[in-house]
Amino acid sequence: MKKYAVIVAGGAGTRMGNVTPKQFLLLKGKPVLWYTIDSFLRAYDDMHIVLVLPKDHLKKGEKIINQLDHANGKIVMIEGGSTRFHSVKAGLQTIEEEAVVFVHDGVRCLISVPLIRRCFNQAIEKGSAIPAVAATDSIRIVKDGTHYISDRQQVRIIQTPQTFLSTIILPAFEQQYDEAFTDEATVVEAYGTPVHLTEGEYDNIKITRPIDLLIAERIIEDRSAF
Ligand SMILES: Nc1ccn([C@@H]2O[C@H](COP(=O)(O)OP(=O)(O)OP(=O)(O)O)[C@@H](O)[C@H]2O)c(=O)n1
Ligand SMILES: C[C@](O)(CO)[C@H](O)COP(=O)(O)O
Repeated sequence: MKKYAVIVAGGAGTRMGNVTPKQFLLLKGKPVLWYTIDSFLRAYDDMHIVLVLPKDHLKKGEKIINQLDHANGKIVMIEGGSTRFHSVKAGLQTIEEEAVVFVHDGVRCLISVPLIRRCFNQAIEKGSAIPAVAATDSIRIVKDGTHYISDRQQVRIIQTPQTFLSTIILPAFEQQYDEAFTDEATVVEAYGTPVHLTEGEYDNIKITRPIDLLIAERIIEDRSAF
């Protein structure tokens, strides 16, 4: 089965508070996005990558691709949209053949090869794979001016790569945008197709705030010590 990874890196990184969008910040001398793309290239030799970037940063993307020594001809770059949904949609519109499609946040740069392969295998078997981990904190719902405890055993934290057969995800993204679409699972479910969770990884963090860069740097150091 063909394999496409739509890596969305079209955001501005407002919560990071840096002029340069977080996907281009350096971790141990390499851009965040370099690590993300490298993992997908290492997962499968026949991986095609659609890299979605902010309009004003296509040059930076090109530079990163040139830093990857096994990227030859496997990556196309396109411009993102005004929301994550629109960036994903732009990426999906480049896919014209049946495939397994991974949609991954460019800023989840600690994604592991085993997780990518687990998502692929489950998508082949069940049609989708949405990585998720159990909550490790107590959870409270804040609503209508009050708050109440929720059973954390019933809570899962959702990650990417959210992985689907193209026949499932492509038609779902033809829907009208809704603010409730925070990820691909919500889009596919709204289209009427149930999605299947798979075990995620606690290391697979999304770089969102400055503290996440420190954590990621430490994990990369630990990994390279082995
Ligand atoms: N219009 C957008 C918005 C987000 N993303 C991407 O979606 C991923 C997850 O989004 P998030 O962490 O929210 O990134 P930003 O939107 O850049 O961050 P912020 O919300 O803090 O501005 C990131 O890789 C981001 O680049 C995108 O491709 N296009
Ligand atoms: C897709 C996602 O990473 C799953 O946890 C998340 O929903 C992205 O949220 P953001 O607000 O765009 O960072």
